[in-house]
Amino acid sequence: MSDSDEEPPDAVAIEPPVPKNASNTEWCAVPVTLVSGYLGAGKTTLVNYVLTEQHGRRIAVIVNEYGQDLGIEKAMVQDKGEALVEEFVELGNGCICCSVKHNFVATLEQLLQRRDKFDYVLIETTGLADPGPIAAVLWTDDELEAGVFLDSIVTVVDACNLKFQLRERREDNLATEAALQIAYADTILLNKKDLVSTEDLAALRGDISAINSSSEILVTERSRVDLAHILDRGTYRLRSGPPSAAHRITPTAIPLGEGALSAVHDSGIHTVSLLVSAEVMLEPVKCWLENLLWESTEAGPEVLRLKALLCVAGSSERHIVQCVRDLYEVMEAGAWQKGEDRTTRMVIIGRRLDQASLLKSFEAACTDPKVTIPCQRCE
Ligand SMILES: Nc1nc2c(ncn2[C@@H]2O[C@H](COP(=O)(O)OP(=O)(O)OP(=O)(O)O)[C@@H](O)[C@H]2O)c(=O)[nH]1
Repeated sequence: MSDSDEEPPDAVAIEPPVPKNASNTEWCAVPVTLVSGYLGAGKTTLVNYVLTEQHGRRIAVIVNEYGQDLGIEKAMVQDKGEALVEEFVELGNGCICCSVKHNFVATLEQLLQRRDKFDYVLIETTGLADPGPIAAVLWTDDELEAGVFLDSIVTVVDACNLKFQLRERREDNLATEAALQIAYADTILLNKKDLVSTEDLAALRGDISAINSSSEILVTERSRVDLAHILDRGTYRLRSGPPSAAHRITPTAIPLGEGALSAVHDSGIHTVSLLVSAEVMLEPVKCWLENLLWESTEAGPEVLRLKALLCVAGSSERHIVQCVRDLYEVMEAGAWQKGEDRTTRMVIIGRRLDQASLLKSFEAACTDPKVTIPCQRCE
């Protein structure tokens, strides 16, 4: 449960979707909740939570993979409960905001062909996506309009890192993605409350309200929230046009230039992918990670976000690695299936990342039992 002290705005009841006609071939438009939020804030955690809760909805999820299509995002979304996840469709061509017209629309249309399998859609954008253009497409695409409608935009915010993310100013003086994501939100989950003090939470509420004073702010841990705040809000059924960030960002909070709503990313942030076919050893992986995350220099790589699916030597379990800045965790994620591709896959998002040297050091450290890696934890 969240510990919001604010009254939620009135939710608009939407009838559960039913076929329009007796032959079950035409369907009512399906609601879409856009899940936005900066790198590592807790978006996938929220999606997984929704999938495992009882809400009577059959949910389809669209996730957006970073960089090349490695299947990591897909592996992170787990349907453990009663809720059905009929399809995962990944957009293989970078962020949604950069490929809105083609991949995003095609993906939704493809999903709508299996309309009988689901009655709600969650779209999880990447941590660097500006949700504005995606929301606009849900309005303006004639073909899509009949099949889906935007229900609301939920932005997950990392209480531990928000201050830092908002402080980052773009060289071109536009609002940062973190600010835009807050600006567009109807509902904001101020997540990871376990990592900050009550005083910090209060200050963060102030920072968020300075950007978007009209959103509902819910303080959460592991993105756990009463789903009445997330599903079937009907927010945009009450509005006459697409959402706009501009009216929500107060002029003094974040400087906005002419192109504030265009999909341009923070300069210097980029993504590298590492693929390793040999099995890896878990302890050396942890040491390699700790060196990368904790021993960084100003000239060296700076990791904002790292995710990996590991094939660990001697284990039948898939292992997932999650890092947000200097925090990381490694989790078992179910047994490998027969015939499943066991390539170890890693995606790193950050600055000054050199793919070739990262791959070389990872392979040397984590796949060769003869190599010993000096790290503080092992010494
Ligand atoms: N301590 C703590 N960790 C959390 C909380 N919520 C999520 N996490 C962890 O934060 C990490 C990132 O969570 P994700 O849900 O993958 O974040 P995301 O926004 O989907 O990340 P990207 O897709 O990279 O943008 C994972 O290791 C989560 O287990 C929380 O409330 N408290």
